[in-house]
Amino acid sequence: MIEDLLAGNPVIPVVVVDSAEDGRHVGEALLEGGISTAEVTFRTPAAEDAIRAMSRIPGLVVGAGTVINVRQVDNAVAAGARYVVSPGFSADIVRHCTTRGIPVLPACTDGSWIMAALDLGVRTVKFFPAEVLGGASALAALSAPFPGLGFVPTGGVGTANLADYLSLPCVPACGGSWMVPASAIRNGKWNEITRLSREALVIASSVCGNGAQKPAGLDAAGAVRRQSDLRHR
Ligand SMILES: O=C(O)C(=O)C[C@H](O)[C@H](O)COP(=O)(O)O
Repeated sequence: MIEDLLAGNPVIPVVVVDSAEDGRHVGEALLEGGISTAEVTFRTPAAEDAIRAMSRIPGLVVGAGTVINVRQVDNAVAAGARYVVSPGFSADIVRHCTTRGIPVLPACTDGSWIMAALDLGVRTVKFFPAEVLGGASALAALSAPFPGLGFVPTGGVGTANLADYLSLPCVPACGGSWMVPASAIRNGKWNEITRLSREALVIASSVCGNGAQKPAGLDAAGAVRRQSDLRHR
């Protein structure tokens, strides 16, 4: 279930790569920074190859993002993807994933889409594009009529507003590309991805609203430990 993955991963990096080799470097850099999952988007022709290469990295749980039809679901899973994320709500994709036991995170922007998702048994949705839709205050208002439903804000989330979102009780995790900047990939600055990952986990660990206890003596290493604690909850 997608909820199990999110419980252990308060930040979900959205990865756009042009080659399997770049994907492998990104996956290793994320792991080094304490992040043990990566959502590889179907935005480039390299997506499947990257998923295949990254799925071989021990300890990394690879998902597929920007999945917009059931054919991509099947291709992603065949390549090794363990979960599927969509930028919108497709009943076909949700049914396809549910009947095959594939964790799925569809995106919903308003109450109507949320009600359609609830009808299919969805318990957590992506809130995309979060900042454009009004940010954390908009999400707080939207979530009020849907107690128990989880939201994963994505789109415009970064170090400056991550805590605002994770402070909401309805937010188990946030997604975004800020830990994996295109410039870092282009220039092979893999340690920059590691640094940004650690920074994101420090912020996540400092927020208690997502169910995590604030650890004593917070630092980057503490954040990494905290995430692995969460993973084994
Ligand atoms: O590709 C998808 O499936 C999406 O739904 C969109 C991405 O998750 C966001 O575009 C990431 O947003 P940024 O963190 O602002 O770059």
